[in-house]
Amino acid sequence: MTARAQIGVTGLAVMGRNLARNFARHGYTVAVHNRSYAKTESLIADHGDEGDFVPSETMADFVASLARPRKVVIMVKAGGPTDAVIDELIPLLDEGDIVIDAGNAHFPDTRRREEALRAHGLHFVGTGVSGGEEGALNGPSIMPGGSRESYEWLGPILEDISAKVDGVPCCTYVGSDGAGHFVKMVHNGIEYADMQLIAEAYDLLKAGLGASAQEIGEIFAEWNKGDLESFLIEITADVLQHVDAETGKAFVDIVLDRAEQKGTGRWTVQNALDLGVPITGIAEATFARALSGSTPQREAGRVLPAVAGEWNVTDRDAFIEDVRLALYSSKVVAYSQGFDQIAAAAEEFGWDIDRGAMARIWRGGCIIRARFLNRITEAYERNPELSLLLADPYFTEAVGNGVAAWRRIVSQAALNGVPTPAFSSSLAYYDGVRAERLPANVIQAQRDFFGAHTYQRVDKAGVFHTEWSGDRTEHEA
Ligand SMILES: NC(=O)C1=CN([C@@H]2O[C@H](COP(=O)(O)OP(=O)(O)OC[C@H]3O[C@@H](n4cnc5c(N)ncnc54)[C@H](OP(=O)(O)O)[C@@H]3O)[C@@H](O)[C@H]2O)C=CC1
Ligand SMILES: O=C(CO)[C@H](O)[C@H](O)COP(=O)(O)O
Repeated sequence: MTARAQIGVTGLAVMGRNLARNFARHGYTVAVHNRSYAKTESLIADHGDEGDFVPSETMADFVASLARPRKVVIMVKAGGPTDAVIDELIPLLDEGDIVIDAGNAHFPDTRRREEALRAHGLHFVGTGVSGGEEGALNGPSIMPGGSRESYEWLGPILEDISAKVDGVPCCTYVGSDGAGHFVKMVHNGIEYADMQLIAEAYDLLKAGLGASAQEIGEIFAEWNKGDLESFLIEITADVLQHVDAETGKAFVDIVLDRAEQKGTGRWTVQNALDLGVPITGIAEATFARALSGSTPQREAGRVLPAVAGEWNVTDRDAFIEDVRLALYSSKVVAYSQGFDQIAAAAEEFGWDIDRGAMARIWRGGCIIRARFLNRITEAYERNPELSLLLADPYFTEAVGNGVAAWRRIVSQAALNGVPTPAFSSSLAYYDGVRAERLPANVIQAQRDFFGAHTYQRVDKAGVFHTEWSGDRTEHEA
């Protein structure tokens, strides 16, 4: 076996197969392998003419077909299957070889694997890949972590096959060990928030205007020509206008209202709780999926009284514009919170993550690609240390222009009994973060009362406790 392949892909389901084709179409010689050989055979039978593939039935032959330093992309199910493949690879590799896990791994697993492979003299690159199967084939957004040295070898190839926006690759080095998978996890959390916000906008237009899916699809298609232009708005417009062939009804009207999840949104929220970062939009979006699947509770909840009377919007165009502005503002909050989480994790794990660069590589290829990511990149270019995206002058003005509409929509939704967890929590965050004074003073007083947990004062330095059950004197703790 001649070791001539420049890169290898093991795991040839939808993602791995298309990534391998993408490498081949860019002129790389690609070694391909899958646990069950049938997928390898079908890749070669269907697409072997697209480039130079080197198929192998065994992992040993696959590794032997790769030129040194070997670059092996693992694209299998996250968790145990990824560990199984790594364990099979380790004895076959040599010092300096690079193992790339491009699946949706949980970042603590990536940190653990990176440390273990480093001990064997191997580079381990946990990389986020977004864009689904179409992106994998035609150019995904790629978020590689691991050592900088490995990026010297790998970066040019990954940048080559990534999506390009204005000629700029949607791939850059993110940071050491698990940084790449962390950023992909937050990307998916923002994806959850974005999807929930769009779903709430749909629900509001349906409830407020009695609009059909087709009409709402047309509204979304119109929105996609402005500031809200994004992949998710575009596909939602398409999905809403799709008709079910069997019933002739709008497709969304026959789809069960129970949203599933594979886990990346949940991981994002769990990590935010650990870091103490309020990512309320993402959390509400994740819980909204959970509520949609809470069948016994939803069945029991049907007895709860509904709002009396019909929601009667009088000015259709003004209402649509209000929903658009509320959606835009809520979306900025979701991104602002996601970038806060990235900053907090960078601090916690010692990653040097350039948030502007993350926004730049999300402009194309990925599920959350959107026109306004250009504005986020610019905001972090203006101030790389920006502590609140909402406080960047561009976003302060853009969200400020929509805040009255946002308030109208959230209050009307509440008055008419339409659940808008992501719209409402985003507005509550906006009001919370801009408040001169929050009611946390009352919480601190309560904590000191029942548990002697102490408090600080606004008028002097120090930590204090009041003798609540005694003479109520205060002393420094
Ligand atoms: N689908 C998507 O849109 C996206 C997926 N991802 C991530 O990419 C990765 C691949 O996703 P996808 O292409 O959808 O495929 P799946 O997640 O469905 O995984 C199927 C692949 O995993 C292999 N596999 C499963 N168990 C083992 C094992 N124990 N040992 C070796 N191989 C195993 C299968 O081999 P076999 O054929 O032999 O069963 C097959 O090649 C996942 O981590 C996923 O989370 C990332 C972005 C988008
Ligand atoms: O990573 C992705 C895109 O970026 C996947 O599409 C993701 O798996 C979707 O997540 P979920 O199934 O939880 O909605």
